Amino acid sequence: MSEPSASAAIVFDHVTLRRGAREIVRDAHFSIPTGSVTAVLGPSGAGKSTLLNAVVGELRPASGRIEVLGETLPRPNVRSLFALRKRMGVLLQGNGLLSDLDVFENVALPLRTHTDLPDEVIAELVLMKLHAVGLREAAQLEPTQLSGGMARRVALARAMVMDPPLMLYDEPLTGLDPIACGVIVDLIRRLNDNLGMTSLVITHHVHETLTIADRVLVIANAGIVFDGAPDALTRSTDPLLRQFLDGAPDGPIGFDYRGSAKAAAHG
Ligand SMILES: Nc1ncnc2c1ncn2[C@@H]1O[C@H](COP(=O)(O)OP(=O)(O)OP(=O)(O)O)[C@@H](O)[C@H]1O
Repeated sequence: MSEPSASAAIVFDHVTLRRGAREIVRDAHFSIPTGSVTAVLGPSGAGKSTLLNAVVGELRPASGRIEVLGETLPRPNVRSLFALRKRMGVLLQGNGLLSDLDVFENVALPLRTHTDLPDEVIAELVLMKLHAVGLREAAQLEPTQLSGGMARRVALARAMVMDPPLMLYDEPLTGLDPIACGVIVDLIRRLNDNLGMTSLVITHHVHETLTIADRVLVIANAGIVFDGAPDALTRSTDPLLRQFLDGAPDGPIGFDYRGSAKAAAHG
């Protein structure tokens, strides 16, 4: 396991996350280096979204310490949490585009909400971000005129229009065909590098994401069961990791819902 480092964008220092009485992730201890693309993988229900909830400050750790962009969570008040949240771009599973606004206005929304920038500066920033995702020419289209892959790219442009140092992706490939998946993973990598961001990609699309990730965390059985480079993961002979990578139905990862994640880990 990598030791948490001071130059990291995200630090989990022996963090345990609970949902009610259920322990979802136990004693997670890792850091996400600034500038990296990190994939968070794991079977359904393992706790990937729960981890994301903790990073954005929606879920307090039951124990341990979380640090995001140099700030310790939980923040002392709502104002400082909002200030931190403005420095994170989040791309959620549903694209969340507003159907009564065109592409341009959807991307402009965070700038109009959070800044007093004049219209011409907003236009420049929006068109720059649409250009970055290859959709400058689509600025005047309505969301209903977009393919699934295009809509995802517009949502991506909107998520990063405030130039966040940290981008968080929750299942960015869900519902996309293989070509659109390739476009999105390529964009995640290129935008991360060109705009100097750090990216955390939560996904169950293992093989597509490994091609662009610097490192991988695998969550299963209520813990971080792998933290390392993608090629070390694909070479692993660990039965639990193999079951996950090969999509095998039988093995150390159960698919039954357990009332207590602790029971799942020891059962
Ligand atoms: N708000 C909540 N309240 C109570 N339990 C929850 C809540 N959200 C998630 N859980 C439980 O926490 C566990 C982890 O869920 P989570 O959504 O983090 O998993 P995941 O790895 O993101 O799954 P998937 O890949 O299917 O989205 C699940 O067993 C789920 O039932």
